[in-house]
Amino acid sequence: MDKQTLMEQSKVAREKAYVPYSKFSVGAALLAEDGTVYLGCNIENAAYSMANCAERTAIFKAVSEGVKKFKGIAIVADTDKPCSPCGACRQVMSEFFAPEMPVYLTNLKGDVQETTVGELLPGAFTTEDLDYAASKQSL
Ligand SMILES: O=c1ccn([C@H]2C[C@H](O)[C@@H](CO)O2)c(=O)[nH]1
Ligand SMILES: [Zn+2]
Repeated sequence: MDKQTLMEQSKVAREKAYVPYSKFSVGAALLAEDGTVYLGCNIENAAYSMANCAERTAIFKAVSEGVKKFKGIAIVADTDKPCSPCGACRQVMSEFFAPEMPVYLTNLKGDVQETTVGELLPGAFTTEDLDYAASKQSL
């Protein structure tokens, strides 16, 4: 699948956004290694802080189906510049995406910023940070 199709799929995902509070719809389309596309939208809640972003919805859908290898993700919102993922999503992306995997940030005007999670979150906290403390624990 080419990046143009993935970006179109992110717009399809955006149509499902549940955003009665912010009215800010976001869509994500996550391409798995086997070619399957997982769509995600943001899902808000009356308890505002419970909102789940489009990116994490797509990632959690895939991982909950046993899929953890990905080739790319497209993210879209109606923003002036290509939509920038929040810090929580960058951290979750860094758990599952190779640092150099393409991330296509887009908007409805068709602007595209091609980046990677390595660029979006340099110095991410990873499982390697946990390993050091774990290695010192006695049995
Ligand atoms: O990259 C982003 C940024 C924000 N949101 C959502 C969270 C909330 O529902 C709304 C406004 O912050 O947009 C996303 O889904 N992805
Ligand atoms: Zn987010």
